[in-house]
This record gives sequence, C-alpha cells and structure tokens, in this order.
Amino acid sequence: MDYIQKVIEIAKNNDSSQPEFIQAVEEVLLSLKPALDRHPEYEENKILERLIEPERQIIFRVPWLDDNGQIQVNRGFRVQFNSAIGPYKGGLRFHPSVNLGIIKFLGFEQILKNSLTGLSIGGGKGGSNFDPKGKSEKEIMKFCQSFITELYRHLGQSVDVPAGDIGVGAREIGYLFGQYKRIKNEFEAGVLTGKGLKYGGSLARKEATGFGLIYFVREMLKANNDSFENKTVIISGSGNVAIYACMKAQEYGANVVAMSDSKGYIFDPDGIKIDTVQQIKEVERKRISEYVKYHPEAEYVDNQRKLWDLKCDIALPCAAQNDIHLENAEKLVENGCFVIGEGANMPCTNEAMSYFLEKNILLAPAKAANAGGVATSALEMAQNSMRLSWTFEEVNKKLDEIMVNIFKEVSEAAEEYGVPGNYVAGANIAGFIKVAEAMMSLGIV
Ligand SMILES: NC(=O)C1=CN([C@@H]2O[C@H](COP(=O)(O)OP(=O)(O)OC[C@H]3O[C@@H](n4cnc5c(N)ncnc54)[C@H](OP(=O)(O)O)[C@@H]3O)[C@@H](O)[C@H]2O)C=CC1
Ligand SMILES: O=C(O)CCC(=O)C(=O)O
Repeated sequence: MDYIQKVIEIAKNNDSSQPEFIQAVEEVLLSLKPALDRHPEYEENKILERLIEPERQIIFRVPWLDDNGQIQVNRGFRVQFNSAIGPYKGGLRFHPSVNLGIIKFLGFEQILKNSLTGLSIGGGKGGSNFDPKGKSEKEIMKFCQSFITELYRHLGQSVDVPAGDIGVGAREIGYLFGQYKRIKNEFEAGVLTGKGLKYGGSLARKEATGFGLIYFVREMLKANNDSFENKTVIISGSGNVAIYACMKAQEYGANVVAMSDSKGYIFDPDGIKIDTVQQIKEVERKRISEYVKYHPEAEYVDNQRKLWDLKCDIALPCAAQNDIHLENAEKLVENGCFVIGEGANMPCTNEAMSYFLEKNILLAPAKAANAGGVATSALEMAQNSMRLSWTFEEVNKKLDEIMVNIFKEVSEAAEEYGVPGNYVAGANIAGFIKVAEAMMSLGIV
C-alpha cells in the first residue's frame, strides 16, 4: 500500500463515524501525490499522519435558559487543528447538523485555505448544534454568552481567533465578544473577527467571502480568455457568501437568475434584485420564498435541490457541504454550465468534483476561491493590532490583490506539478507545501 493510501486507512480506522472528515481527507491526500513524490522527506517525517490529527479538540456543554425559563443544553466544539504557520483561525457554525466530523472537515480544509492566503494563520473551526432559527434575540444572546463562557479560556489573539460561518454573523460575534471582554476585563479586539464596525470590525469583511469568490473566478475566466460579461449565473444559498457573490457578479455584467435557501429556490430571469434578498435575509431573517411577494414575475420552487437543473454558464454553490452530487454535476454540464466557483466549503461531493475535472469544467475549489473571507479576517486582526481602521476601498483592494495572488499560486502549482488547469490539485498542493515545510522546521511537535 502506498503512503497516501496508508494514511487514508488510518483516518478511516480512527474516525469511521466522521464521513465528511474522511471525504475531505481523501479529496486532499489523493491530489498530493506529485508533491509527495518530489518530497520523500514528508513521509519520513510523518507529515500526513500529523496533518490529519488535530492538535487539540475541545467538546463542551452549553447550558442556557430559554424564554420560558426552561433549561436547554447544546454541545459546543472547537477543533484547533494546526498552528504550524500561525494562531488557529476559522469560523464558528451554529446549525442543528453540527457534529465533530463536520467541524473536523471544516478545520482540516481551513489549514490549507489559510496557508493559501499567504498570511500567518493556522487552521481551526468550531460551532454548536444550536439552531438559531426561531430563537428570540434574547435567547441568541444567552446562548452566545454561555458558549463563550466555556470557550474563552482556549482563545486569544495569538492563540485561536474564531469568526462567523453558517448561522453566525455580526449579531452573534457581538454577543460573543461582549461576554469575552467582560470575563477577561480586557478589550482584546483581535480575539474575534467579523466584529461590528463600531467596536473593531473591518470594513469589507462582510462582503469579503462573496467578493473574493468572484475575484478568483474572474481571474480563472481571464486565464481562459473569458469573463463574467453576459454570463447566466445560478447561486445556491442566500446568506452572507451568496449575497455578496451575487452583487459582485452583477457588477461584472453577469445575469444572476436564481438563488436558494435550505427550503427552495427563486428564479428571476430578468436578474435577481439583490436588495430584496438582503431585506428578506439580512433584515427580516425570513425565507427566500418571500421574494415573489415583492417580484410576482419571479417564480419560487419549493425544492432547493432542483436549482441545479437550471440552465446556466456559471454555478456558484454558496450554501453548505455536499450540495452538488454527481447527478447534479451531470445535469449542469448537460445544460452547458462550464464554470463552478465554490463559495461554500466542500459543496461538491468527491464524485461530482472528479466528473467536472474529467469534463474539463473550470473548477474553482473552495480552499482557494472562498479564502477571501478569512484573509480579510486577518486584515481585521492587523488593523486591531495597529489600532487603525482602513477604508472600504483599501481593504477591498488588498482583498482583490490577495485573490489574484491565490489564483496565480494555485495555477502555477498545478503547472509545476504536472496537472495544468487542475486548480483543485493546484490549491491542495500549494497550500500543503507551505504547511509541510513549516512543520518540518518546527520539529516533532
Ligand atoms: N461567512 C464566511 O465568511 C465564509 C463562509 N464560508 C462557507 O460558505 C457557506 C455559506 O456560509 P454563510 O453564507 O456564511 O452562511 P449563512 O448562514 O449566512 O447562509 C447560509 C445559507 O445557506 C443555506 N443553507 C444552509 N444549510 C443548508 C443546507 N443544508 N442545504 C441548503 N441550503 C443550506 C441557508 O439557508 P437558510 O436561510 O434556509 O438557513 C442560507 O441561505 C458555508 O459553507 C460556509 O462554511 C466559507 C468561507 C467564509
Ligand atoms: O474569517 C474567518 O476566520 C473564518 C472564515 C471561515 O470560517 C472559512 O473560511 O470557512
């Protein structure tokens, strides 16, 4: 058995109940062969065995009182995966589906993503099986306070710096930061990112993941003599990443005709009115089906999975993992889709990814394409350290430059390691080499 297969077997034996984590490990490791062939010292130093084992995993009880005075108990997680190149960095997800395997897959992806940003940030991720849907403002606050009252002891601006993810936005970060500050009796702004602008947040962080995705896809299209101009785009999700991806794609001349949420999708052939989506999702926190009340010419389909049956040039999955299965991939290609830009983490199954690569579809992998969010979080940390705030234009310009660099790094790695145009392998190899080299320098730790 070769080295890669041996390490995949270790993951399968140790973590057989964590399918998403095994999926992420297989996807990454199988693409690293050219890098491992060139660097036999990685095997001697058991770099892969160490890479798939988190440095630390914290699982904790989160008790809180609901509005009826009843005690509720949730489970909290923080996986501090790899700190070879910087403090652990990665978001918190609050969603009923959260379990250790999901947090581990996200944390594992985050190691390589953060490496690709070129900034000094290691990989981590956390969250809870708490469902923010249907909770009152007070319940959200009480949950956040209880969550951070346990987790705070493991955090710090040079230790571990969480941010948002599904179900965690500026509102939740505010409550988490408020309680952290109270417990520590210290205004340690750099301990959390995605903060509100009034207390240390960065301009353009809210927009960064979506905008960054479009900057990356723009570069990928440019390298293939194409652009967003007049392209038909469909986007899954209607949360933070989806909204700002839509906005930037429209600015570049694309016609975004569909968006979704976890229940269904809207189809507006004249182009999605993104301010309406913002009102429904960011302000009212309602379902996307509300859209047709404002725009009766649009259609609502009560089946989120059917989104992928629509005809488009570019598909941007920006909702959750394993959103595009093989049959969705086949349908997309059959309908003429030739670009996939992954805004969500691991939105394509490994079978769907392989199919897209086989069909020479331009595939922008999540680790590279959605790295603009965490990169801008690192810019927020930099501003916090300097006690300065940059303008929106300054942050956005830096974000754009970072995404241009990531694309360059990814496409050059693909070329150098004999898989030109395979940005999936390019991203994995480029992200991995930096972390592996740092781990080699740091000794057996
Ligand atoms: N926020 C960030 O900076 C970054 C986020 N990401 C990734 O982007 C993706 C979206 O995150 P973000 O926009 O922040 O999250 P939000 O919570 O803002 O939005 C999530 C969106 O996805 C939908 N959704 C959630 N779960 C499912 C599901 N199982 N099936 C279908 N739709 C679903 C939600 O629908 P509903 O409204 O019905 O809940 C909502 O529209 C995630 O994969 C996240 O890990 C990656 C990098 C950075
Ligand atoms: O901004 C951050 O630190 C986290 C972003 C994130 O969770 C992600 O990149 O998936």
